[in-house]
Amino acid sequence: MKEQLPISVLPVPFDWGAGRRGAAAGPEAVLQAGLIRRLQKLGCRVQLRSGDYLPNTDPDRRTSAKLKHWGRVQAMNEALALEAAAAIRAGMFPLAIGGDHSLAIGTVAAAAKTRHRLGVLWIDAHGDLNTPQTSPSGNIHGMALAALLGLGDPRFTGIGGPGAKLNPRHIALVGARELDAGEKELIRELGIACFTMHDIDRYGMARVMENAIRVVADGTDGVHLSFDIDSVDPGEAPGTGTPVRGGLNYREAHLAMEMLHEAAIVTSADLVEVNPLLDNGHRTARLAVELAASFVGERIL
Ligand SMILES: NC(=[NH2+])NCCC[C@H](N)C(=O)O
Ligand SMILES: [Mn+2]
Ligand SMILES: [Mn+2]
Repeated sequence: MKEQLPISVLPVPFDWGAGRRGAAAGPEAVLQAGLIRRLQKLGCRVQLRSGDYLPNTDPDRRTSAKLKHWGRVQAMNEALALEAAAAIRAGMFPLAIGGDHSLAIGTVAAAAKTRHRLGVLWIDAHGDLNTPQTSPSGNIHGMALAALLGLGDPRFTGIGGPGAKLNPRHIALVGARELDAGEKELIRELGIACFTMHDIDRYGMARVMENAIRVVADGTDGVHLSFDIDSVDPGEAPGTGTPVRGGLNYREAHLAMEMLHEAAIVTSADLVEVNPLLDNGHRTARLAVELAASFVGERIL
């Protein structure tokens, strides 16, 4: 985190951007695993926002094959963007707890309102760079980063105002190991820095994170961390909707968080895709809390 700003924890009990249900129970599981007390113990001032800023999207049935449940996803993100922007205006650090990854459309749009050259570090097994045209699933959580680049449907590129919120030069992906054809094309075309699992195997997490931090911090006026728990290997983090083998090991994930703490560049963050229905006990929710602790400065010695 950049300075020791008070943290506004924004629970987002929502999973209509994903292909399977359950991530909506993620915030409750992460809170039950002791998130708030862990952060407080580390000296953070923490305010837990109740979920009542989110509209009840249950009656909203607007959907289409290429943008599944778009009505609900849009309504959630509009409300979340307002709430995150209010937290930023109040001098707080917004930490959104998901919920599926579509919520980053709202949080990043909010951060980009005050930080006009926002860097984004997207730690994820996936690129989330599909458009409705390239998506193999129609699930909007796989389109979040593309929408923030101004690509895809105006219902989502227009959250928090029309057009692109990010410059592709200020984005780094870390942990990628399952990219769809259209995503690969986009990464090449836009020159997005993508540090894959292959790079992590080859150069080590420390070197990869040094480079990723440079990409998101150089020439920017703030950095948003969007951490998808499926970046971590399913052996450690089984409770997630789209697990992919061959992910970050326990120490690599912690090292990333520790290095971000040291770099002191991050100004807003998401922790997403914890799905307690798929978890092995409370393993994944507990891991999420531990990683958050490393991010705010917990250290071994
Ligand atoms: N945030 C996530 N877990 N995204 C998974 C996306 C999977 C796949 N690429 C899709 O577009 O459907
Ligand atoms: Mn994701
Ligand atoms: Mn993912």
